[in-house]
Amino acid sequence: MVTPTPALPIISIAPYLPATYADYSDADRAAVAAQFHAACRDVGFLYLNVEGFLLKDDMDEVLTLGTEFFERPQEEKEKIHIGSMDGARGYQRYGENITQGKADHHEGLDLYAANPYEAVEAGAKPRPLQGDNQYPKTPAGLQPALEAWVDKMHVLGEAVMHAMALGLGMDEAEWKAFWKLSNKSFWSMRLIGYPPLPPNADGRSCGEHKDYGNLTFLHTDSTPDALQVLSRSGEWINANPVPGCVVVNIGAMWDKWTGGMYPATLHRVIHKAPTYRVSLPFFFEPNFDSNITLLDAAKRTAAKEGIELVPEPDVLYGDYLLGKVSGNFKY
Ligand SMILES: N=C(N)NCCCC[C@H](N)C(=O)O
Ligand SMILES: O=C(O)CCC(=O)C(=O)O
Ligand SMILES: [Fe+2]
Repeated sequence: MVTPTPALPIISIAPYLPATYADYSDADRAAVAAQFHAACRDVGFLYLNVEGFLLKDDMDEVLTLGTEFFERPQEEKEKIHIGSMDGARGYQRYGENITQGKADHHEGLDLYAANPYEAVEAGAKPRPLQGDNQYPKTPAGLQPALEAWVDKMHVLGEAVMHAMALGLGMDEAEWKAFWKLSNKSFWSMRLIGYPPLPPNADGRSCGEHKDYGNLTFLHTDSTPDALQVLSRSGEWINANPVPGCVVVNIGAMWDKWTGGMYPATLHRVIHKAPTYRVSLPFFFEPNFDSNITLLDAAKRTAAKEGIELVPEPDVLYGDYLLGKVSGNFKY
């Protein structure tokens, strides 16, 4: 059974955004931080109200341009195939993304922060996550719209990380130190196109998984009943789009930072309606070389709230990501 209506919290981020920060008091920010703490601890998914920060026209335009890209001839899309770069940056065909060993029913364009290594040697094949992003040439407006989106998502990323840090019980000095782990975010972004699942197929548009980093900001078209999230009581809930909001979910790095107090939530996409669905998840991640270790603030808050933490071994974010990306494609 899938619960038909979203039972997820809606949080307004305006008190933490640079353009509106001064309009709010520290008490307002503490209230928002407390909302994040409850949502991350108890639910794992939330809606972020971004009205006034993201304009409806821009939100619509980036998906319209994305749809136009997916409508281009297959051979044109394949000119920027991931196989002609590092195996991760670029276009992937329908069925090439693998989740839990099974092909997903979607096509996509994957983008990442700049190459974290030395430049690719002339004539050499880029290693995974090395090299450059491959942007479509047509429609011409898509690359600038995606680049503008990435800039906006960085502003949102810092604001939400700040609110979550305070919600976890950090003071401003601790937050400043903590921010250094994500201030050169090895971000990632996917433009995903989902044809309807074949009738009577029990396949997955995107199989169940957890996201890899800090936070995901998901913008989708208005298609309902596609994205599902696993509630703490073990039911799949439809996280349907809410106008003026992006869906936020917690990734594996916050799970590690908090010893499981903010668990990364399982989610999946099952899109059966007879329309072509387009989504744009932006993954706000730590720096490539950040070491992720249990936070003191998590230990303090857990002790105060009587929560038992389950610490995990430290990881370097870049190593963790490479481990995931290397298993993601079959082509
Ligand atoms: N960058 C992120 N988080 N991407 C999530 C992709 C999820 C599907 C992927 N095949 C997997 O198995 O993880
Ligand atoms: O398309 C969606 O709604 C979600 C996609 C997703 O979960 C992902 O790419 O990590
Ligand atoms: Fe995801």
